[in-house]
Amino acid sequence: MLLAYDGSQPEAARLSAEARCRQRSGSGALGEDSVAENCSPVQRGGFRFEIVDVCGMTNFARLELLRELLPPSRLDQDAASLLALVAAPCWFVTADGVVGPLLEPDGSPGNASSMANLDLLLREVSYLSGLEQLPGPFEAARALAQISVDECLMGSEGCWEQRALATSQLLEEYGVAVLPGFLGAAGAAELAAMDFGELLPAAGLPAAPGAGRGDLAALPEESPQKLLEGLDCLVVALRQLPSSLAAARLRLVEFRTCPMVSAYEAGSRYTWHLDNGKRGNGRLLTCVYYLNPSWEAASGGALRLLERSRPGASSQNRDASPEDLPSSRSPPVPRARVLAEVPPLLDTLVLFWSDEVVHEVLPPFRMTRRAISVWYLCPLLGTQHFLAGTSEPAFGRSEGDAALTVLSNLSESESNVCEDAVVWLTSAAEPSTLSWLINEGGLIIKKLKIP
Ligand SMILES: O=C(O)CCC(=O)C(=O)O
Ligand SMILES: [Fe+2]
Repeated sequence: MLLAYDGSQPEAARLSAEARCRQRSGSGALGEDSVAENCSPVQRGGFRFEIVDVCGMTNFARLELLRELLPPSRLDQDAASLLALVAAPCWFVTADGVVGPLLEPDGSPGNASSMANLDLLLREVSYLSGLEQLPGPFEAARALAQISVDECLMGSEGCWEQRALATSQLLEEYGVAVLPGFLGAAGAAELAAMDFGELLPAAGLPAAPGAGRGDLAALPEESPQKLLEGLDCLVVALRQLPSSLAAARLRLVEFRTCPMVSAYEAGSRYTWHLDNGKRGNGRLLTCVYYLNPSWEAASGGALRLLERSRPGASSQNRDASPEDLPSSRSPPVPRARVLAEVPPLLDTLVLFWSDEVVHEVLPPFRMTRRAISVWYLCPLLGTQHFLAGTSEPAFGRSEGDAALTVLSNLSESESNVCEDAVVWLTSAAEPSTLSWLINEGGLIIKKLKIP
């Protein structure tokens, strides 16, 4: 979420944090309960900002205060972000006028007396200061249309090849593809009605990525079979496309993660991150399928996707991973541009490259936002999910067959760069098939001297 001055109130934007604190607590112009209780100017990592505790203020008074801090254009345009900000008990306000919610490291709303979250706050401030947003609802709709597979292609039966072609073009151009109406009404209704059992704070799940997430999640006992079948069909069709970058990247994919169900309650969010920033957990292709009937833009909760940095450009979105937090001496994160914001509407599938596309989940307003996420795994991108036991074979294969297929498709140089994965795959493959591999000259097996 970003609510920033657009320059139309330069005199207000230039007020120092202290001056604004003094002004606000001194004047009481907004009435008794509208005076922010606690403002503490903070200087860190080249940023100066103040923390504003609005906990004791009514929503109306918070809105009044925002009206003071933000230009009218932002107040009109970004209703969902505004409402989520109103709901947060603490804000940060930078000297140049960026206003955002203060969060704890787990993504939950922060409180002004806790300084433990200063690094997260600093990261958030740098990110928000460098973020170039879509200018308005019209551009947002156009941006979404640009990265979406045509709904006509999604409607008809048996057209995986055409869908895959469109998906592959979008993945190549943007690193992202949005497929509305992925399963059709019946399949979607079936998934939306599934009971996935108890969900727990996601930060406790094995191999949970990055910090700054406030969702509840689970790896459910009952598998969303319809979705997995659809995803596997799409990935198979992608891999069969001639001279497609997606096909090339998916060549060694035989496993995916166990499906994860997530719920973001009103006000919770997942701050910006890459799903495989360090290329250690094996995730290659992120697939998120939404379960929320009749979701509107005003309900918040969009998946915000950032543009990939162009080769040679100095702005490096991919380096802006939360796993590489800026130290207090490092320069602010360079400008990043919003590619699109996807409302989490039932039956919408979003695909993107896990190691390339920075994204964040914006807080939903009032409603709970549900989704199922699956990541297709490539052994060249890490072993974490294989070792943690949170992977499963794709395409209806057995684990042994899937492992054997990966081993047989690995070139010698590839096997050299993923020895840990080769060890795991070798242990997962059937011993009889391994001796076949040796007999047929399977380089990898010989190289690792596995009997
Ligand atoms: O639910 C979404 O839209 C994305 C969630 C996400 O980014 C993640 O779980 O890594
Ligand atoms: Fe993610």
